[in-house]
Amino acid sequence: MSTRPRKQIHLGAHFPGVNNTTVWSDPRSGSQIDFSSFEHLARRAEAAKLDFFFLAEGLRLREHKGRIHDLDVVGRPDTLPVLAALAAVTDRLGLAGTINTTFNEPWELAKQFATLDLLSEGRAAWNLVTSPDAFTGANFRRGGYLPYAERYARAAEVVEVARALWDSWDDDAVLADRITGDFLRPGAVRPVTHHGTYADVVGLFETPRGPQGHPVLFQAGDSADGRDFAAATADVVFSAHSTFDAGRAFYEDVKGRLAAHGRSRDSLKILPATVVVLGDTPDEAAERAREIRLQQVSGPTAIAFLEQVWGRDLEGYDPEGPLPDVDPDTENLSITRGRVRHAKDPAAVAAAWREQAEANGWSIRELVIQVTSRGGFVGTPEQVADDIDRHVQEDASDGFILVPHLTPGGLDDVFDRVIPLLQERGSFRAEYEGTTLREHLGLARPGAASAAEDEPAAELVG
Ligand SMILES: Cc1cc2nc3c(=O)[nH]c(=O)nc-3n(C[C@H](O)[C@H](O)[C@H](O)COP(=O)(O)O)c2cc1C
Repeated sequence: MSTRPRKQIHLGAHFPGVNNTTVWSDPRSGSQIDFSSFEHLARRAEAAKLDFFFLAEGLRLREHKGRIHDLDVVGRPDTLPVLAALAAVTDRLGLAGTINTTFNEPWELAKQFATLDLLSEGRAAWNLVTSPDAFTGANFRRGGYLPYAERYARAAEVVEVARALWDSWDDDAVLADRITGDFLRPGAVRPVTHHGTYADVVGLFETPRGPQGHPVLFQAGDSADGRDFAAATADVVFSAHSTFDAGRAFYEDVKGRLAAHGRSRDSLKILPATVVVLGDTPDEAAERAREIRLQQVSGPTAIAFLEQVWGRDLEGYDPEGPLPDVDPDTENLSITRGRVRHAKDPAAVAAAWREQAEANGWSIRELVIQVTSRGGFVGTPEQVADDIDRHVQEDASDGFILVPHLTPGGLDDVFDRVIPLLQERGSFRAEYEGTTLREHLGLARPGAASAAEDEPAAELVG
């Protein structure tokens, strides 16, 4: 038996996204735009003592066969104003926003996140994503200007500059001394000079250091480069590996990369996305999970999904019938744009799926339901609490980002029925102990770069 103390679970509440996990057609589903929806989820998450609220980002509307893909929810407001507004209606909940490092300038990002950290009194987090594709890039003035291989090189430099800017103000820079007339402590705000590959920044930063020093940095991206970037840079990894075995493998892999960067295993938290479906009995939960999957994968959604892999118009096929007998058009990779889900070898994927569907007697829709299922926790509240706790205690994760299928009340039953059980067993806080997100997550606060007296500029050449 291990004598290790019980690990504390960390939980985030993901606002429903613009993909088919979110069931907008359900009569209980509300607006994805109204502030009241964001407020509902944030207030409920805070009442349940969750670590943070989480917003994903998409930079261009998805298109399928040249049209807006509106089988899913379409359109969402900008991340940072939403989080700033939530700062005013919550007190302790962390506020995590996904903002890509490809299409923004480090100066703007550093200023925006420092501001969110100040407004929220230390609750800001930045989920760093890299979106280098030309389709997304076409929305921006410079178009698709970043080769895929450079996405993390740019991300690393953006973070390096942002950190230098945050550290260019000492924590106690503001004196506001009415007697001497000094507003700033001399030398407490230093110029930053950075001449790099992706950023060229020379100047004095105008935003004081936030209560956390640096906002908490999340990373989402699964490649080896992405994992190395996380190990070098991030405080939290948002992963897609929520099943027990995949979770453990990912956990070991990423935590194993930390030592090379001189970091301890505790300094990086791994939080996979997951869904929870509850029932009073295991059978009832399984039945509800099945109903939700059927809502998420309608007939037209199943056909559209297949079209992404086949690269062909499959509209004439019956979603309740067998898989297409035509082979994928391997040349046509742009039938769907703005999604990250393209099969690497469509012919091989199609062959494997046909084989699976035939062996199990699956229709197109059933096949899509099966291949897009990512597990999650389905059961009674007691079973789900047990399972979540087991994943964390046995190092398949440090917690989860809970993804609801309904806007905005999709996590209400988890807050009401599962969180109290986790609290009873001592695995999840019953009250917030700290005030900042770093404190909730058990992360150290970065100290400011020391103000060397006759060294006025923090010089960085990346
Ligand atoms: C769990 C997860 C969530 C992600 N969320 C977003 C997102 O909200 N917005 C976005 O633009 N990219 C998102 N990404 C994409 C990544 O930032 C990245 O661009 C992509 O995974 C390619 O990088 P990789 O090759 O390292 O995986 C997400 C990736 C993962 C694994």
